[in-house]
Amino acid sequence: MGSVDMAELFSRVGEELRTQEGSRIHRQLREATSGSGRLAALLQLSAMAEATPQGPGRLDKSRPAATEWLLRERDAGSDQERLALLNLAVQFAPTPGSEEQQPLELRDHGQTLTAALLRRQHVLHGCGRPEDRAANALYLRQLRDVLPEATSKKFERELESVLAAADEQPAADEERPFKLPKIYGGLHYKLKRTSALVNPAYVEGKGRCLVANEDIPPGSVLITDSPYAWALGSDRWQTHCQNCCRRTLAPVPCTQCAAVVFCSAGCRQAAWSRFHRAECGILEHLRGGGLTPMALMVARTALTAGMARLRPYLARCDSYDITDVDPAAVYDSLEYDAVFDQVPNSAFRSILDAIRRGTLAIYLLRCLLLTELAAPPAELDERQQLQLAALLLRHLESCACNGFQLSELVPAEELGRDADDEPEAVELGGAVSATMSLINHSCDPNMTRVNHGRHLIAVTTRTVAAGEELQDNYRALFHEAPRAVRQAALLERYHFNCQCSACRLHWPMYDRLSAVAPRAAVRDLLETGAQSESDGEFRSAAQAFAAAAQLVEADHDDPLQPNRLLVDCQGYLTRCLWLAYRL
Ligand SMILES: C[S@@+](CC[C@H](N)C(=O)[O-])C[C@H]1O[C@@H](n2cnc3c(N)ncnc32)[C@H](O)[C@@H]1O
Repeated sequence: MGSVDMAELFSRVGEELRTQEGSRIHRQLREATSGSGRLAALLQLSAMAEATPQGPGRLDKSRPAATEWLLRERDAGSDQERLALLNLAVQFAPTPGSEEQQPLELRDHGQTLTAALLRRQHVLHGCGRPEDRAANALYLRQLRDVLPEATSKKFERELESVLAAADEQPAADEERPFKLPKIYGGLHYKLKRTSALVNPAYVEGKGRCLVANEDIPPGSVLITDSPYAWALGSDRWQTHCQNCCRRTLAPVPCTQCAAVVFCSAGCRQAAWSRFHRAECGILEHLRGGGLTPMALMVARTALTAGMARLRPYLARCDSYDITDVDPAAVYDSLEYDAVFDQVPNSAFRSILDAIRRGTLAIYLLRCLLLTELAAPPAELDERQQLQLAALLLRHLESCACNGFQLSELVPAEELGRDADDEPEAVELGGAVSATMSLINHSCDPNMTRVNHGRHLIAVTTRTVAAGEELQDNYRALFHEAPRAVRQAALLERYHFNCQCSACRLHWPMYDRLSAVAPRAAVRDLLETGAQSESDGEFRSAAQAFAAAAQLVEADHDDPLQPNRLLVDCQGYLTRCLWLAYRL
């Protein structure tokens, strides 16, 4: 239900640039040295008139639509499908505050939202899902009073245990807290949610980074960051909370639009005041036409900041002047300055990149002008609108080389595979998390990154020596892909030539690494780790694998030449950390 088909629009822009009149604009575009210059060139194209939101910006709730989903549930082939359809019924059912008014207070048997919610509890109960968590929903207590009179006895009995469980639970009208792991080495005094054992630094050719100020053992949690903005892929909007990004078994819909759900009234309120109030009326424009979660993330960055915060940055929209780190500055991912300072690599981008992101920035600007962002008294003149578009362009660029993927582990059987197979990390969306973005890449990383809901956790996977840079992996591990493939991917996506040890010294891939026999103590630790992992004790497993990695490192003659055993230990540790912190 896209209002603008972006793929179509890009090809129209391309066609126009190839015409005689377009070639003048093309030259201006090539010669422009700033984002706003490129946007000014693009705005001369007549195709740019199409980069304008069309049609309704909000997906409206309606009783007939909700009833339709409810009826379709009867023919569903599996519980999974059933729950998805019921989620849609809940989402589309009018809720208090919307035009059709107060459905939970309507006590008639045909009441759609009530029916959908009750049916949902019933299905959850029937398929043995953790319905106590589902029961922990704000509306369940209210449902007790509005049980349809004609509910069957059997259904009522089944519901009894669910309702009893609800009585045991605190009401989920507050945000479910995140159980984030403890940061190793105490908290940094100026890097928020980061360990005191790392400091920001600047390295010529790589930019800013984080450096250890003492030896840090494997398995140490160094950052538990909160993102500034985040977005789910639209295929998750029925199943995951827009605020905490966790799967919700008991969706609490937005009271205004039929597009999104939350897992509690608390999450709904938090998202409403942070970004959803402003975006609710334009979400269909942002979802439409193949816009990625990245575009939504950029829109949410601007909406979260608000015009008062953005205004001083309008004049700086084209400049990136970071050449060092300020030792006195406080660095907080929840502050807009940190997001603004993320490296956009604008100078290294191709003309095609400029056209695509520029067109998108113009479209996003026009969507945002329909929101409270630019409503009086924040009105913007033409020059300021161009600057705001350039700011959005900068964020579209910086998101592409700083944004993080959010994912969740999905049991193999839910993916239609054998129940004994390993769970798989499935992409949910993305997050803008500026402290985490200070970490550079290496094809031989010394840490891994895990998301817990929308939060991002950095944990070491081998010893990070004092003075050593903390290094993540942007999905190019030296033992998994040849150097040329890794370098090409990093250059294309993140605009740098990787200079890590594995690249400089042409380290071989896994099969050609030396295979050293583990000594008895390492063997014991690997066995203990494997046993804990199969018992589901992922944190204990991670501890054992971290200790094994440390012993292997201690046995190692040359720390710059990892062997297969060290690679294996890091691999096991990474997997267990994923399992331990994602749950
Ligand atoms: C997530 S940011 C890392 C922080 C960044 N250095 C800064 O100053 O904000 C990613 C960008 O850092 C730079 N970078 C990261 N790893 C690098 C490496 N191994 N070699 C050179 N540049 C690197 C590239 O510009 C890349 O697009």
